[in-house]
Amino acid sequence: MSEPTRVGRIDFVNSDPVYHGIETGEVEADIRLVEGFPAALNEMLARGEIDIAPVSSIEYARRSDDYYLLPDLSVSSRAEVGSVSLFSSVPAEELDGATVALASTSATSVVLLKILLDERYGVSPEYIVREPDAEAMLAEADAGLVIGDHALLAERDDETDAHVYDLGREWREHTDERMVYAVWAVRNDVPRSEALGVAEALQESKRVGYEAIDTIASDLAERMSLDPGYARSYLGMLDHDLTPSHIRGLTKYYEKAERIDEIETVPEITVKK
Ligand SMILES: C=C(O[C@@H]1C=C(C(=O)O)C=C[C@H]1O)C(=O)O
Repeated sequence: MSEPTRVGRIDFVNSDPVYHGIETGEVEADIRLVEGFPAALNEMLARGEIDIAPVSSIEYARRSDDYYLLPDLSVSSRAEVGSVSLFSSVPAEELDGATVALASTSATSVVLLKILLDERYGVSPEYIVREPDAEAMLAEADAGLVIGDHALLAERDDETDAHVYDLGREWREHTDERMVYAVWAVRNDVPRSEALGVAEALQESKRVGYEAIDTIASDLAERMSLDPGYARSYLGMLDHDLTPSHIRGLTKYYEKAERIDEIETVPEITVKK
């Protein structure tokens, strides 16, 4: 018998809808889920420790010769995202020469922030990388970027008068496009039929997840002590598709990332069905 495919699972609630059917057992798949924060999954896929993973979309641009993408899967937002947040003790316009802490868990949002601070706010701070703890970041730096559950919890607990910037909303206002934070990548050496079997299971799992979205929201509200209405609206800000409009937003992001030298070239986006 062959070994189950090793599939990454972002350890944030932003991915609950995609894995719901698999995790409840409603969808069967010959896979082993490996959980991690995005930056860790990026590394694990590159090192061959897992076969398929939701990687930071910037990571795909950096390794597009070695990877291809699974269809109809992403972590994206149309505008406001709720969980990619810059907490800043001063307005963003005043961050020139200031110190900005970047969460070690992130890759896409780090580059997104650099693009926005450069193009939208015209500032160039010093960047440092830190554990994803907004309070500790603000104690050491002028601003801090956190993502995922750490951002949701930081907003829930925030009692400071920090300026909070939602980077999904900032991106929408800046470009009029969606933001694609993560895509499901496969290493080229993984057999195509195996990857497509996993893609089908994930898509079915996502379909089941969206049918159960109210249940997922109430579980989330309970687990993270969030207001139930907010938990539901948070899940509604996210989407997990990869349509031509997502590809257009992603391409715009890559063009801007290339302009600030975060990637060498804008990659061809290869989705295999
Ligand atoms: C929407 C989010 O997008 C995330 C941000 C990522 C990044 O910055 O590299 C990667 C995957 C996503 O989990 C979030 O963190 O909530």
